[in-house]
Amino acid sequence: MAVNSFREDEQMENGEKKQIIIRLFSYLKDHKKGVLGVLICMAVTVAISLVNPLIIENAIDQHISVGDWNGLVKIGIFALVLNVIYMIMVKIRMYVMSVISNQILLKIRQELYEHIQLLSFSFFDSRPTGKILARIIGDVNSLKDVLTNAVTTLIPDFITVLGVVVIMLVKDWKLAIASLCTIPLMIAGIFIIQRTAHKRWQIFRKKSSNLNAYVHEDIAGIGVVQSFRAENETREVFEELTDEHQKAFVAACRRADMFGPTVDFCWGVGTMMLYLIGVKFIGAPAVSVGLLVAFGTYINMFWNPIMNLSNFYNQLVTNLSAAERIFDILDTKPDIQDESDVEELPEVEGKVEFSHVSFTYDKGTPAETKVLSDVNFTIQPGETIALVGPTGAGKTTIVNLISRFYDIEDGHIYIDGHDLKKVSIHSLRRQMGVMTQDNFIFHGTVRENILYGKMDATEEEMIAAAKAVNAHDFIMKMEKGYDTELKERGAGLSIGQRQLIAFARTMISMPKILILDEATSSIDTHTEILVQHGIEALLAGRTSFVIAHRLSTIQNADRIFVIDNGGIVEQGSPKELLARRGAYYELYMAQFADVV
Ligand SMILES: Nc1ncnc2c1ncn2[C@@H]1O[C@H](COP(=O)(O)OP(=O)(O)OP(=O)(O)O)[C@@H](O)[C@H]1O
Repeated sequence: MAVNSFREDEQMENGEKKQIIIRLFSYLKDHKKGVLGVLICMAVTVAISLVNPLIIENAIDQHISVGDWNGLVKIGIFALVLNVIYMIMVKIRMYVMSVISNQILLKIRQELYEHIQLLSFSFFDSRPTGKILARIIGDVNSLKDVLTNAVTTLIPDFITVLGVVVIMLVKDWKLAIASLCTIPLMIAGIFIIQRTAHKRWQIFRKKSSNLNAYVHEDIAGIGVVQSFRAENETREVFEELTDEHQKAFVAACRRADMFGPTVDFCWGVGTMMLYLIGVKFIGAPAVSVGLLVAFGTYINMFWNPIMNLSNFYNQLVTNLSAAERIFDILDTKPDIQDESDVEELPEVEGKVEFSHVSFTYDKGTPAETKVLSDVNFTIQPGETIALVGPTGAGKTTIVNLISRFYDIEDGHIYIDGHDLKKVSIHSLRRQMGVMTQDNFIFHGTVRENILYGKMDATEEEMIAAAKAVNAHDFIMKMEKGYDTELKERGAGLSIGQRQLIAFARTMISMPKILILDEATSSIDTHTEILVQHGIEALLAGRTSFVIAHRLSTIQNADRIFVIDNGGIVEQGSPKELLARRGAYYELYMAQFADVV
């Protein structure tokens, strides 16, 4: 059962903000040259923008006030050239930075994707697919502007602010202090706002994730929704979730929107103070018109980057929770991992042994409620074992443990005498063929779907595998044979056809141990016979575990294990068990009655 349903907000460790920021920006390290190029462009643009007010001051005080029109033209041309350079530099900077930030997003997304591929079943058990998608797509995307602005805003604007302060202090320290007296007020305001804004953005991201998970689940199960005419109910849930999502957004924005007015207020008061002190208290001739105009420009040049910095900070706070969620997945260790001293499992014969195996999905469950409790059995190479038993008895669990999709709590599982935990997961799963009821078909051609079982197989091997499981004939009847495009999840194919393609995929991988979770779905008699023959071909010569729902498969098994109450309650050949008239006999009779 999913621990995090679409109704539950994801639980996460609250990471240290500073650490997350450092980790996020450390991705820029791989792009040192590009970042340096951007910084050089920025340095030129900052320098030009710092010089501009001085040019204006010079034009007013040295040329316009004395009627020196030639000088004014010269200084005008100089200003024009400088500002054309400024525009070119801005364009280059924007281009390089967007390339860098896109490459970083690509890297983060790849890291995330590759890491998720390694995570254990338990990770996926506890998260709806939609929530995982939200992190790979939405959360990663939202980091783009943060990364871009970190370089184009943070450093240059910081330098601009410092430059402006120094120039102002050098030119007239009294006017400088008057203009900048509201800085402490602004710092205090922003500090208070960001604390609550971050929390609210975290909530917003969780609500987004819930909505994503629900829409994903709803679309995946649209067939069920429509056949049960549950559209109204699903719409209600959707509306409820969008409402929560929207409220969380508004709450976060309401707080985040206070950044701008706080800076605006401080900016306005600072400007007022400049003119009050400059005109009323100091006045001419100590303060010339040019100086006052230059200070007016500098004050804008100070508060503009401060506004940018506060917007950046706001953006950082907004998106920090996205980075947190990405790193949360990257830091999740797979439950099932190779120990440091594992060996490669050699080519196996197929002997499988369970020795005092106990297992539960929720660790620490008392012995009497464990899914499997002290299970023991030995299977010889080539044997076919049918697992039967009531629903929820633990049949799938047993086969999942053989593939080491989960780790057992007590006991040992051996394959050809090798303890499962002492061999590499890759070398184990390479020799196993697992066919679930799902028979997952990927979007792609029939060929690609079959070759998924062995990427380097030849055309002959592929056709031989398809023929062996009776899939070849129906594939050849398809429009483009093996090159026919299949839709996602095999939409457009019958259940039996999907099974046959999945059989061919497993057949081509030539597993030594085969696990077949047989589908219960009914298929037409002709396909049923094809599928049955396909199964027989698959089972021949391999150790096989069949979670059997078809009586015919059970009859061909070497042994049947009846699973119930956390263990094997009965085992033997089909004939022996029928003769014993125990648990299997009862199941058999119940199924037989169903079939008849
Ligand atoms: N991923 C999981 N997380 C938690 N509990 C689980 C999980 N998978 C199965 N269980 C529980 O473990 C028990 C055994 O489940 P299992 O799927 O092995 O039964 P089964 O015999 O294969 O049933 P069926 O015939 O219905 O497929 C059930 O009680 C089930 O609820």
